[in-house]
Amino acid sequence: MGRGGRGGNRNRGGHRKPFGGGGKGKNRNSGRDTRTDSWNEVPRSNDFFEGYYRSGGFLPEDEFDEMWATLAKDLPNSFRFTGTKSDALAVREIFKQRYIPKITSIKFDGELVDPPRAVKAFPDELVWDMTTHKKVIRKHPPFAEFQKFLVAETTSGNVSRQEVVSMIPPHFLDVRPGMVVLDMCAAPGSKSAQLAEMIHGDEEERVKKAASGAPFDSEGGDYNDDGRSTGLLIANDTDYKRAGMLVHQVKRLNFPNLIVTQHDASIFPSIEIPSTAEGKRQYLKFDRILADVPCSGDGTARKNVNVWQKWTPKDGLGLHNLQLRILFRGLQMLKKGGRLVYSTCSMNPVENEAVIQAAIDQCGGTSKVTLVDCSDHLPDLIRKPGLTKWKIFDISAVAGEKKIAHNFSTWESFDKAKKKYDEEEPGRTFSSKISKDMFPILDAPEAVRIPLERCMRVYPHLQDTGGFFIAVLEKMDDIRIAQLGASGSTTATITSEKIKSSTPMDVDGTEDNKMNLDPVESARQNRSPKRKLEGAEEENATKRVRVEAGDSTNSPVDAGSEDAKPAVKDEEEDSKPTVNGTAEDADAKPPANGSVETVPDAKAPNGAFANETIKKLEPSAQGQKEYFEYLPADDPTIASIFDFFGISDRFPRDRFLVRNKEGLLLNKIYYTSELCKTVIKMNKERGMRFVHCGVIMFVAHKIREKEQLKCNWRLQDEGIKIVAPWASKRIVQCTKNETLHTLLKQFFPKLPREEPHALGEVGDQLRDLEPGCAFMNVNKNEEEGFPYDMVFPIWRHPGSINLMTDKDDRKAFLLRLYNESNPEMVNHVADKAAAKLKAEEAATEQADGDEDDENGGVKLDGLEE
Ligand SMILES: C[S@@+](CC[C@H](N)C(=O)[O-])C[C@H]1O[C@@H](n2cnc3c(N)ncnc32)[C@H](O)[C@@H]1O
Repeated sequence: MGRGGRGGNRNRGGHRKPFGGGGKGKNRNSGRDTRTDSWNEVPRSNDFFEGYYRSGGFLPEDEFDEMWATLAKDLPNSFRFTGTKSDALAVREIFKQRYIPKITSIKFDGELVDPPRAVKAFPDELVWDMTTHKKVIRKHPPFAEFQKFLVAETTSGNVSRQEVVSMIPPHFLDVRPGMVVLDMCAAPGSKSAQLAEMIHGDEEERVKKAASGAPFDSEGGDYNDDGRSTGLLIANDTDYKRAGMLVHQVKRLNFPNLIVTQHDASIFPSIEIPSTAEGKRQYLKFDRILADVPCSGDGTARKNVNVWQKWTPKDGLGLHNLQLRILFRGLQMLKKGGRLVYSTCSMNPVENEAVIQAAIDQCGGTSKVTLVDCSDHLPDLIRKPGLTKWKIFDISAVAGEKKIAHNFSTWESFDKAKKKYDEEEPGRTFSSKISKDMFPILDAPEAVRIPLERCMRVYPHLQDTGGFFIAVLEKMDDIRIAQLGASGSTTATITSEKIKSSTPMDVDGTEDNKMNLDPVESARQNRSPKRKLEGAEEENATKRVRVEAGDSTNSPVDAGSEDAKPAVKDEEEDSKPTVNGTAEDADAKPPANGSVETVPDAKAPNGAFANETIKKLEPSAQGQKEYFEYLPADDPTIASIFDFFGISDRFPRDRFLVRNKEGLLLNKIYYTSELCKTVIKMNKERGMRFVHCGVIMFVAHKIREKEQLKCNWRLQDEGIKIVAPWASKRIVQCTKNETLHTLLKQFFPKLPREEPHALGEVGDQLRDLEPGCAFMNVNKNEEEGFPYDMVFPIWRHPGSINLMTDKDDRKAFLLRLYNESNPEMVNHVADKAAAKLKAEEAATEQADGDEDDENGGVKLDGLEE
């Protein structure tokens, strides 16, 4: 159970302020809280928004005041140290030792600012927040160094600037290395990054052990693939543009066990995997699923001005059905015994407890799907239990007249009230989205009661965060889910009775009972009547998405006249308003300050589609097709690269792919895990939209002396860590702090064969090496200022050497390891080196005749990629 009741006075700001105020909070400790007037011009008040939450029985009244006051304040800044454990801990230490003391002494407006604080709810001090406003950090000169550090580490992927509450759901998924995980609604990808880290686990350590031949307990971890993670993360988002953001975010992780797809999660296609020994087709089931669904986002009011301006109950009501269908699909694809976390950044029960209740109920109750009691997990996270009772809020309207807010406790009270209004005031419109399954089941016998109190509600005042909802579900048994209402959510009231009477559909992913979106495959399968039925269901589901999404973003609600007062009615069984008086007009009282909320014509709630977006999802507008062509295991180029670097035969040769239609070895070679390969190969022609997979491992080196090279493929920063433990040739050690410093600051420093050089031990080792790429290892050595193991690709040219590390990463290293005061100088040095090389290349091309490559020109390695 949650930690209800303990959150009373946890708000560090602890500040109550009238609505519409500026949101500047009281100082945390005695420091200066610089949360500023970022969007003070927008009043942080909305009568309907407040009216619903105040009257909905969410919190005791005085605690509600505290919660609401916190919601009107700016959100603290927060960030997370990411990546492998050793990198993340090392960067965290640098932050603690170098930047915290400096920040603690900074004054703003004559007062010391609040120091950053490790957020207690999360382990290992990897999550931090600070009340100093982003703008102040960006613009106030004393913060300049810290700002540089944050930017550099964010760019290089060691820091994720993520809201604290958004970090919670992955922690409840209990992901372990080797697991197969789906993130159904993943963009922009901050939670996918967390999940990917969890699937990696301590992979670096495992691989080192496996590669070195050191003994290890294969029972104690993911050792089936020589220590490499055998797990898989599929990160999905339906929106093409947002899927692009997702790719950008996860690319930095260099995670070969990750696939990004672009599908509507509510009809996510079944993924084919190799058939059973008996020849029966099989479909992938997931150990863990995250359904961080599109929601109204009213828990984000501290950072999202739209919430105050545009909140309407229509958002939550319009999204409930899509959320439910996404959750259903997730439960279908979950393994028996698997875990699914459902989350939203909304506080509205219609998007939260109501969805969970409906899903469990319609799956056949708690013997099929159960809510996990997580009270022992993340004990420092202050939370409240899920609601077991709630009201459905709606605003009815008559064109040109005042709007009325209604609270309905039961479906019957809604039904009755609506009929009454239909008779007495036929022009008054209610939301067409309200359905029976949105209401709490109030009278269930204890044996079959769904323990909704096990859901978790994180309110803003509990630990100075945004609002969030999390539910952890476990699949106890295979489930049968009936077809959802076929005509869209208007009639999609799904009851247990309906389920029982409808045709059961076993969706266990076996050959006879799967969902399949591949048009070719479907056509083949639709020859059998049963498959036809399922195919039709898929089609309907797709249509429904379009209809509903369009509806939900274009709620035709009349705003009423500006000076009319809103009324709130609590519509009980007998339709008598009990809270706000008896006569609608005369007695109903406004929830708060009495102004009228103007409901916009069209808006897209947080993460939900707008009509425009739907259009973008039509196949013709998907953008260009991405290609993933695996190379044969005996590819001669791969063989020559392996030979050049002495890569062990234990490193798989059949997991390399190229990204062009013809499968040609042009420019880049990507590496993926075995399971990614299986999934991509078996499903890319089945209509699945794969948008990203693979880590760049080798890149063709465009360089003049190509002819003299044994191997013109170079190692790449992205993939070097994966292959390094398996290499035995062309390895140099950098052991001196100053040598690394020089190599990071300079591009192409001279390394003549005979004359003296200034490149220390690395120059000595590389001097006699034939041209081409090499590994440069830097082992952890605190005394030398190397806080963790590093490995860089380095190129031996005939007369110089060069780290094959791009400008941004060099800057990040210079700041991180050397506290370089002006890492930007790298840009200047890089530009100069680029210009020089370009001039040399141009001269050579003129002499040799123009040489073209597939990039349409010569690339300046190490500078551009
Ligand atoms: C709350 S956001 C997800 C945030 C994300 N989990 C993260 O942590 O970065 C919801 C996402 O759902 C996506 N979405 C909306 N409808 C969807 C659908 N039917 N299927 C899959 N994704 C959907 C939106 O594009 C949006 O990116």
